[in-house]
Amino acid sequence: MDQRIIELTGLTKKYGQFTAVDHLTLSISKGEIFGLLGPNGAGKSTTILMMLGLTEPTSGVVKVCGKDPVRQPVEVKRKVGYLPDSVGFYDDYSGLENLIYTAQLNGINRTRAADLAESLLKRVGLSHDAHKKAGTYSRGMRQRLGLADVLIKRPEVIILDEPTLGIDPEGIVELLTLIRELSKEQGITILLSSHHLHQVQEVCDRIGLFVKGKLLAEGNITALAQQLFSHQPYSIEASVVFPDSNGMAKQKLTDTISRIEGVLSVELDDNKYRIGCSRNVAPAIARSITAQGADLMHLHNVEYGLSDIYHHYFKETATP
Ligand SMILES: Nc1ncnc2c1ncn2[C@@H]1O[C@H](COP(=O)(O)OP(=O)(O)OP(=O)(O)O)[C@@H](O)[C@H]1O
Repeated sequence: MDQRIIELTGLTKKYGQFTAVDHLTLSISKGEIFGLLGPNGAGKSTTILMMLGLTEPTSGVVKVCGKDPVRQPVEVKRKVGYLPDSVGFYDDYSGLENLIYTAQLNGINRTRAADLAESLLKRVGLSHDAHKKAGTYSRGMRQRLGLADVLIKRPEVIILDEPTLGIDPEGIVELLTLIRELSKEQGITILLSSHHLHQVQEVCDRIGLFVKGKLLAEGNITALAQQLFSHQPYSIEASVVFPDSNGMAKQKLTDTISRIEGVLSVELDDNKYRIGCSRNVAPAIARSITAQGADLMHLHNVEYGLSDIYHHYFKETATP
């Protein structure tokens, strides 16, 4: 049965006149890995702070594991593990000692804490570094220790805010794989906030695209693309070669294609036209190209996908 673990209804946060999160309604099911995706300043961290009970919503309702983080902050903290972009540890303590300390804070006795800490260090691939001081750990190692630190209290939900920030590409793949395995093995619900579209796509079951405080669309990448580009459901790509290549001819063809009924947008990248349309106008596009004396090398309908979402919403703010 679908068990909703996180439920946000009309959630809004205002800072003075500025609305950081605007009527966000979203539910996440048990065991799901949900990616909260959005460019800088979209309101992702503010949403997380409200889920953790660290800032109060201006209006709307947050429920995490059936609890209200504002009224029942202790209950929520018990069930939710939070991994920020940079985790604080006691740098003079070893990785193992840090974990034992956290376990004891969560009411676990020393012997059990040591056993648990050792098995978690093994799980996150830090067994060999267990006795090294946390202060000597690399960023990737600190994030893995952070994950073990979160897991030691056996959370039902883990919230990760930009967990891969500053980690090298290999470390990112390792960390994301680990997160996915943990979720699937233990049925933990994961909310991962990021502005790295490609990383989120790799690990998440479902994604919500958040821009300027609003949830624009949700679903997997295909569903997301369909929702975001529903106003221009057809995308046609045409590779064109001009016999006497000059900028004027390219611009003239762009203008001609733009005037075709049903064409909503035309983008030119080198010799490739990307044309957004309300219906399939491929024959008319082909005629325009040849009528202008250009060679049509290739013409096909393309499905909207990751690169379109990336191009429209993330180009200026994210690194793929
Ligand atoms: N305490 C605050 N006072 C005023 N404005 C704030 C405060 N906290 C956040 N904001 C504003 O709210 C908006 C959303 O910020 P938030 O940190 O939630 O975005 P984000 O999606 O997490 O961005 P990033 O990816 O850069 O971390 C931003 O415009 C930010 O400047």
